[in-house]
Amino acid sequence: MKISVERERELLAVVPTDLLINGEWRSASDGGSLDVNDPSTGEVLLSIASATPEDGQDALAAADAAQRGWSRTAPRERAEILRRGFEAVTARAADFALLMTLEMGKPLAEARGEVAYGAEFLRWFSEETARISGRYAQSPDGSSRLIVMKRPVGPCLFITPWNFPLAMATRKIAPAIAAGCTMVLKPATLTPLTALLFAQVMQEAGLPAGVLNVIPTRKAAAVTGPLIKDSRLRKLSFTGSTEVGRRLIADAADQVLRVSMELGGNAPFLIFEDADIDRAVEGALVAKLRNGGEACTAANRFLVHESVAEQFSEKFAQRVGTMTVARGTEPESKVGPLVDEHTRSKVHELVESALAEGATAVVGGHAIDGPGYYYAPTVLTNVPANARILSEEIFGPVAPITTFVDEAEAIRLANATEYGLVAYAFTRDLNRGLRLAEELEVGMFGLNTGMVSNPAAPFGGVKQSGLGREGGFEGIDEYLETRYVGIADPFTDVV
Ligand SMILES: NC(=O)c1ccc[n+]([C@@H]2O[C@H](COP(=O)([O-])OP(=O)(O)OC[C@H]3O[C@@H](n4cnc5c(N)ncnc54)[C@H](O)[C@@H]3O)[C@@H](O)[C@H]2O)c1
Ligand SMILES: O=CCCC(=O)O
Repeated sequence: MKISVERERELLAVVPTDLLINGEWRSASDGGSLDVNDPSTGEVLLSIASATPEDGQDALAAADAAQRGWSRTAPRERAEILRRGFEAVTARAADFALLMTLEMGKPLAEARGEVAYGAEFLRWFSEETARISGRYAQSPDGSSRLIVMKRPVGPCLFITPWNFPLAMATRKIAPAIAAGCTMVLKPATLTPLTALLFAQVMQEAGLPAGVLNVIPTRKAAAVTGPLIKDSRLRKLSFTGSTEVGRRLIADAADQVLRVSMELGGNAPFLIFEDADIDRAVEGALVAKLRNGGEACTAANRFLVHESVAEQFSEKFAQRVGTMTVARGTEPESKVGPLVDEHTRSKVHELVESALAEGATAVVGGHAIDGPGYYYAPTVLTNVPANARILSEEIFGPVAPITTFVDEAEAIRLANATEYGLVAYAFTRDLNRGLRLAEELEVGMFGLNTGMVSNPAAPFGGVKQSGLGREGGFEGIDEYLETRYVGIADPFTDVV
């Protein structure tokens, strides 16, 4: 159904535009503001408060003050808040989806998918809350007893990206709430509206003041830098580019801060000679065009066995060429605009450099004229193995295809990157699939599927794609410290 302009205005009118600090909505201490743009036009959607370093300090002070009381709440109490949060986000799915489409550009159908994905972290971790546990043991020589317990890490700083404005926040906030941690969230400068609406929903779901503080800002480094060096902070969890993550890890070293890093990727998508090519095409469309290619998990390189390369390229390019590019609110939209001009120029620069290196654009290969940051879905064939586009994260709807001759070469090419987030492979040979699962240097592997993201699974990378895992049973451990208590043998006084 087409979304009316009135509906967009009505929604924007109810989105909070202030900072959330210690349970109160307030303007920036210097009255400063941040403009949020519509990527389909480049025009301003809404102006919101832009936090100053002083506001950042207030937010951390609030998180620190709330930490002790929050850590003492019963797990069931935290679980119920998360569960109410899940229900409230689900009930307002249409609002969250439209808001993400407006501020980030993705088609509404995809935005709805993100609402379900993002909300599921709340449900998953509401269920995990009651399962935090430890152990009691007798030491091997019988001279003492050991209690191992899990304690909340303490106040956390979360810095999130623009590409999944809801899910990248809930993937951190839900396990932190479950574990009993308080937090300061700095959402992406380009897409802070979803985070503000989410914070309001969590407040209504009963999250106490100070547990979640939200400080969008134009001055990310100036606001978060001092927090990372502040001894009240106990954990930094960042999702974003490897370049920024690397800098934040260095900053976090000063106080040996616990860090989780969900960084960039350069996912290989392998298609073997025994693959079901039609299924591989379906998987490739998801792996490449989900979120318009603006996903850390996006297939960045298609490595295809030389005997099926032509067949795959033809079928894939035919499908890519039929994708409707339109504003995300249009019912027919399959690919929305890129988030800003900077992102679009970088995508085009990589395409141009591939063409100069000998690649052929079978479809696309150009920006789309007119308002907004649209880029034509593109398939490039004959891409040389050393092309720049195969080594850098594209973050747009562009699929470079290159070939390999055998499994050993496929693995060598797939691993020839400093990234290690995810890889995909299509093959009918289960043993080959298992060999790939063991040999590929990645945190996640999709076998005969173009999608691995799942709140019940541990998401994360190796090499320069990051540290730590989000989601799954593992996700809550990022917010828990292990504490050991040694106790003297309780039988020493027994006669
Ligand atoms: N591995 C994952 O789970 C995952 C998920 C989503 C996105 N990503 C990665 O994120 C990148 C795209 O997102 P992006 O463009 O928002 O990334 P980015 O690194 O530019 O920004 C991420 C966040 O960091 C903030 N930031 C930027 N510079 C900062 C600084 N000096 N100090 C403090 N904060 C700073 C931004 O305002 C934003 O909130 C891609 O590389 C993508 O692969 C990774
Ligand atoms: O952009 C990276 C995150 C994508 C996801 O969680 O599926």
